[in-house]
Amino acid sequence: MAERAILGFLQNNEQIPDSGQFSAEHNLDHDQVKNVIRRLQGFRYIDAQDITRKTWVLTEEGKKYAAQGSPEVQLFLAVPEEGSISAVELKKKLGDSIDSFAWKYAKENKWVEMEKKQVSRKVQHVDDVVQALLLHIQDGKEIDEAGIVFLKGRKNLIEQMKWNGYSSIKKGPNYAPERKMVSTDLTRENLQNWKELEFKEYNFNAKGAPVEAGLLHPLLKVRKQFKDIFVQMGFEEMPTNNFVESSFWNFDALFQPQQHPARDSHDTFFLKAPCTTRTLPEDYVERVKRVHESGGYGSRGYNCDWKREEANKNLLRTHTTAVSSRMLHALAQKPFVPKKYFSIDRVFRNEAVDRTHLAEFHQMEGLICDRGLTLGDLIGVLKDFFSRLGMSKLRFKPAYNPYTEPSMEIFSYHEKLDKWVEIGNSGMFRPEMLLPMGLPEDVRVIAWGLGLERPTMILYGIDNIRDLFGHKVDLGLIKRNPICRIGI
Ligand SMILES: N[C@@H](Cc1ccccc1)C(=O)O
Repeated sequence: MAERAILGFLQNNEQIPDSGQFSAEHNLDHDQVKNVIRRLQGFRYIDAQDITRKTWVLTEEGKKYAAQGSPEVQLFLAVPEEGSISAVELKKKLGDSIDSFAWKYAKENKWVEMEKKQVSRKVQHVDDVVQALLLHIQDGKEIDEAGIVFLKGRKNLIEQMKWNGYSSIKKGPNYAPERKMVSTDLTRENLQNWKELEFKEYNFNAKGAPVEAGLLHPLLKVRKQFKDIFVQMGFEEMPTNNFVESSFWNFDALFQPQQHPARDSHDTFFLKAPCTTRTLPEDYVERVKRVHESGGYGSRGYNCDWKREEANKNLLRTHTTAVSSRMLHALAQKPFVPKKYFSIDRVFRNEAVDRTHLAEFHQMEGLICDRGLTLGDLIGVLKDFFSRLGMSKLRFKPAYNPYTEPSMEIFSYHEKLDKWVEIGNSGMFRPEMLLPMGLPEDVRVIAWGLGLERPTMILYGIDNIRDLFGHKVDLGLIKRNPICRIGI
């Protein structure tokens, strides 16, 4: 309706000087008129100037008087044309809606007088100037300065407001008395009738609709990066899909004594159901039992009882080295071929959760088995692996693992933090682990395990592990985080 009014008006008139005035004169809502002007301007049907100015509007009280008349006039009308009315009666008649100013103004204007508490008229006709001025303002019409001063002199009837609208609204280059509907889509029908239709022009500045797509979690992104490096270096991925493992493969096969503190429920999550494993390779179990109890293969063993029940207990794997022990055992069942294996997957530890520890995290595991490998090979492979990640300063510190000898902790120099940080653990698997499996005596296995979260946090400046992993991760992080936007 507003659109037709504006375009129609401009057909016969040079311009619309003011959108507010136009709205009032045509009984249109000014906000709606403004929207239409904005739209028509977009289509270049019209040109218009934005304007802001201060304007007077009615307060709640002002609106009341505009509707009912000023209080002094209401008072005047309540007094009979002839005779008089008692002040008490008059008050009753007017009720609470009229304040004490009504009497003051009616008396000042010499409209009424009071004698012996009886009120009578002094004139027979009065004009309600206040109401007339208020109605003018309500209709959006201009009133002169004197009128404003007069109303402002009265209590709280009008207030100033910022007003915005349009001025000098004129025909634009695309003006037509009626807006043609333009086609916006290249549908089959539109293309068939393209000659009759007018198409909306392309807006090359418009933003495209955001594309909603699946995004990788930062950890998965970094996992992919590590995976690629392993693959480039000729490693094969080990199958890591079972989180539940038996103590046998997680500990015993790795020559980890049954009394080792890591096998306590304070450190490891044991399963309630099923609480024990169903099958183990019996002949191998026998050899593992023997190496623990009395040694062999040049070892003295631990010289204490080895219990099958302890080995049968199911747990959530505490390291991916459990996967390596299964893989190496499987490898030993066939004629030996050298292998390079890796895995990146979840492990679980019964840890107190804090800013840098979670009860579950990811480990990257790598191993190479071949004849003639030395500690020098291990150091060389690790240097190669980390330099591909841009971490070329490495240091190794002697360490202890039940399943490796020698063992080394790996430290990397962190440029931003300006200090050496521990990033992993490594070593050469012990003969007590490899020989019971059936691997040839001259085969050596070099291996290492690294956390995935620690380097991810260091690389991307995340200081709370719970922001990276677990139920508190904000999905927004996945959408916004730059690690997630680099292509994969
Ligand atoms: N399993 C060790 C890492 C490791 C793997 C292989 C050899 C030596 C160490 C850990 O969890 O920290």
